[in-house]
Amino acid sequence: MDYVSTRGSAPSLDFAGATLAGLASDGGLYVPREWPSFSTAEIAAMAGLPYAELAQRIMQPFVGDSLTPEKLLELTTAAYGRFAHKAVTPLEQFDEQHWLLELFHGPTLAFKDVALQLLGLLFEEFLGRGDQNLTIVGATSGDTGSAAIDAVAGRAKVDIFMLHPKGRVSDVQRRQMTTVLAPNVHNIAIEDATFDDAQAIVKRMFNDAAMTSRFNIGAVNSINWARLMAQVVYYFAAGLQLGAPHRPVAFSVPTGNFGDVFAGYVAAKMGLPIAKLIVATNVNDILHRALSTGDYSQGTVTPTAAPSMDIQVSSNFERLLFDVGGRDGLALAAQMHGFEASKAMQLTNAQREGAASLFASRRADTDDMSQAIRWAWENCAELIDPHTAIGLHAARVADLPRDVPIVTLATAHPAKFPDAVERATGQRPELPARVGDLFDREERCVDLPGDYDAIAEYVAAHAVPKI
Ligand SMILES: Cc1ncc(COP(=O)(O)O)c(C=O)c1O
Ligand SMILES: N[C@@H](CCOP(=O)(O)O)C(=O)O
Repeated sequence: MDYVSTRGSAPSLDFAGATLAGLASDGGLYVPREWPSFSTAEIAAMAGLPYAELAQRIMQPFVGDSLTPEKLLELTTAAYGRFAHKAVTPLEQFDEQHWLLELFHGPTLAFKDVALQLLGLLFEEFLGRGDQNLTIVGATSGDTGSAAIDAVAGRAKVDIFMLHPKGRVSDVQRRQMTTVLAPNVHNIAIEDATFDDAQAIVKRMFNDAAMTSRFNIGAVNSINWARLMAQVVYYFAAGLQLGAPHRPVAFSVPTGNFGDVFAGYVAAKMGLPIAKLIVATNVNDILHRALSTGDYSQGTVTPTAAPSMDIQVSSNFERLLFDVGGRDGLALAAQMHGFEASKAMQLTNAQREGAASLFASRRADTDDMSQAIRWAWENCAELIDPHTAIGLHAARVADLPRDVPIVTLATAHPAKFPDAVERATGQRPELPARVGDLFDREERCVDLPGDYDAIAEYVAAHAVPKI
């Protein structure tokens, strides 16, 4: 399998190359040249497989010759062996139509662990084959940061610089990053910034020759294809439990950077029957506007109780626009450059129509979110986090036939956002024992202004140059 850039001019790479490269050199995102697909019989034969084996089967076509099936299975077994639930991503029934896919049983309590536990091992495997090291530069609105840090802390040949918008992540999220004191971990809180600012700085660094000539810059954000690939697996896991491939299932996905829901799109391309992918946003609703009216224009980011989704530039939307718009990389590059310059863009008819067949979208405000948390508590005795609640709200107002099961992706553990959960239910969720004494640990983090040069200078001063 080889990978091409959504902007049409970067060299194509194999899976190992795309994993280490992160962002393509033309500013685009890597996608597989074509979608592998499974027959109905092949999908049916996956029912009941342990998660690590299912993951190997689903991912092998993407990995190609970069890893043998035995090696990939060894890595998935190690990655998912760290999860606190045997099923890895268990499915809970809410009522006749609604299900919750719990993606927060990993070490840092959010869905990011599903991909990042594997990505840490992939880095180690691929870097071990040569003599390069990797300088990971990432942006986080809270969850990617802790999951990536957990996955690479203390590993040889890797340094990680994680940028978060100062004051815009929850206390639990911040401490999950800043209390990891391994020498290869560097936390940077950016003053007066949003996640979008942090993400723009990261992308700029990938295309800054002064940095890329000295350092192998790598990505842990969902711009890295390997992140999305690993997330495809749980769509299959849930679908198979609910009757796939013989019965279509819908998914409601709390969305910010469009990575998680794009993984659902990939699952559909691979043959999983998906009735609808519901894109659930908070009031930072660029994706809801784009999908419902074609208007992809960057609004101001409003801080919400679901801070991980306070995003107004959704990286992975570019992957969808590329695929549904006819895979014309040069045309998309022009469209994306226009967006970067003007902060606004209209989807083409082909892009709108291509997206409309599978995607629907809903926007939830603070009241919708709180009501969904309360509904889950009062009707199902489940505490759910604000991001999951936005997905659940969207699922409950989606206009789908009663016989289509709707799976809401539960993307974070409620204890990551205890204040919002307590406000809605009067119950304060407790941190699971596996995160230990988080509030007693020492923190380490530097504050920097939201200025590209200051951050590049800091990275350059602390990173290990290319070997
Ligand atoms: C808890 C949580 N839910 C939902 C999302 C949105 O996922 P995505 O950015 O893949 O759309 C994020 C962050 O990305 C998150 O951390
Ligand atoms: N919500 C994310 C934002 C980064 O998204 P990513 O999926 O591209 O890494 C976070 O928690 O950091």
